[in-house]
Amino acid sequence: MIVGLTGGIGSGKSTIARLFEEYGVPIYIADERAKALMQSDTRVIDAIKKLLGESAYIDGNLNREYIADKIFTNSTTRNALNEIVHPAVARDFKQWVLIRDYIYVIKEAAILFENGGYKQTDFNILVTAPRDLRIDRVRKRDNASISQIKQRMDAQWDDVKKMALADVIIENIDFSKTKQEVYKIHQHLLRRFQENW
Ligand SMILES: Nc1ncnc2c1ncn2[C@@H]1O[C@H](COP(=O)(O)OP(=O)(O)OP(=O)(O)O)[C@@H](O)[C@H]1O
Repeated sequence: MIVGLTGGIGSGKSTIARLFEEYGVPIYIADERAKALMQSDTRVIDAIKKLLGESAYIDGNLNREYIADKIFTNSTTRNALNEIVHPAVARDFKQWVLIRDYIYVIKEAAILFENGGYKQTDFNILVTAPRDLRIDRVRKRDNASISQIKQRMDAQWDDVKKMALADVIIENIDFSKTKQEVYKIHQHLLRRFQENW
């Protein structure tokens, strides 16, 4: 069974994925795999160069700054890039999931609802936190400017829209409470999916 784990920038998805991992749940990190495929899958590379120009790569390496600048200022380009990368990630995930030997797996993705990825999952967890707290976390983590962070936030759906599609919401403010929530959800998922195992 496939569990989607999503949330806006700085909400704490990766932190929460690591908590599930401690219980032995296999985790697929879609954003990391997307970056890897953008670097290694020739079909993806060719399509990106066609969309963004040769400058998207420098000496065969992804030009992250150039790409970020293009996609966060133009939603049409962002959607076009997603349409290139999303099918490649979906194929990669299909291969990955085949050899996982556990009652359920987690697919962690920043944009699970925005790109329809949630239609392939059996259960969806949404991580939320107040906007100012998220900005503060990302500022500390990435040394990014507030305007850069806000630009990235505005490229994602707001929480209210995501809540409608989530099966459960983790409000990730107090870490010890989050840990308790993760334990409860994990137990729930084991019970719920055991019979399909
Ligand atoms: N409950 C918490 N209390 C304190 N710090 C936290 C908490 N949850 C996450 N953090 C910190 O906030 C930062 C952002 O968390 P994390 O990287 O897990 O978010 P994310 O949702 O995966 O973000 P992104 O979409 O940008 O990758 C990290 O530095 C993390 O250690």
